[in-house]
Amino acid sequence: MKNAIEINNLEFSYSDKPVLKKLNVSFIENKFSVLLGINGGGKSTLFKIIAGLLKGYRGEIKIFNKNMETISFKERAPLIGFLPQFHQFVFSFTVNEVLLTGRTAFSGFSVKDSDQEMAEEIMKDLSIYHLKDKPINQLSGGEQQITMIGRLLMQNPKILLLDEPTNHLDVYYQHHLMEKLKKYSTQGFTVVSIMHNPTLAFQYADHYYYLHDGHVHTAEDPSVPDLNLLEAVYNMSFVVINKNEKDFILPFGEKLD
Ligand SMILES: Nc1ncnc2c1ncn2[C@@H]1O[C@H](COP(=O)(O)OP(=O)(O)OP(=O)(O)O)[C@@H](O)[C@H]1O
Repeated sequence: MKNAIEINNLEFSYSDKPVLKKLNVSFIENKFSVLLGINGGGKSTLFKIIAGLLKGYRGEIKIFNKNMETISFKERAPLIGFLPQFHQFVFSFTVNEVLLTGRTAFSGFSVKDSDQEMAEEIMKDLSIYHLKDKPINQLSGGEQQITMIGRLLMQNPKILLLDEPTNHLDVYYQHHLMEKLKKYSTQGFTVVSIMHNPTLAFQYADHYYYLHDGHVHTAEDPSVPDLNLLEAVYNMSFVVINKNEKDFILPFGEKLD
């Protein structure tokens, strides 16, 4: 199994506040990996660094075994697509136009027939085709979120780096999207996603990582949910419920100390 992303001894501070402390982690190619952790733990900071949006870190980051510092801006687009936690829409582009902007790194500003065909396929796959001609700033939060994921797929990067992709989505769409992400990881994408819902994460992802106190922790086998780690990270108890021969991990709500 090859590493898509390998991070060694990563350190990062905002002013004098250390957030990432000699952090080590590797995310495996063509897997759906989830990063869990408490609010303010440093997950978005880690993703922004990997996406090349935050400088001033110490340590080593390799993307497909190539040092990130040697990867040019142009080389980055086909490698990493980043979905940030927050979106700002200044222009009232339609959903179709927003998706097409995902190709600008490749096609410039001229739209090819193949780009439009790709956009149509993605809109159908994500069930947003009916929104094709609607301005993005007139969509609901969930519809905007799915549109931005569609834009990322237009970029067609090897790694999808997603900061809370299920944000704003209703429960049906949360499961629908998780199924898609799982599918993408079997179709040549490496999916690495921050999530706040362990129950959902454990139903769909391949590998689990826990950011806690500036470090990323994993079970010896990252595909096995680690209840002890989970409880230590969130400082609360979890229970396992078995239904139809499947385990569901639910937060029990009881504080541990
Ligand atoms: N631009 C910034 N300047 C100063 N401090 C920041 C900045 N961005 C984040 N922080 C701080 O760094 C810490 C980590 O923030 P980060 O957004 O990475 O956490 P997170 O794990 O993604 O949180 P959440 O789950 O709430 O999104 C927090 O204490 C936050 O207040």
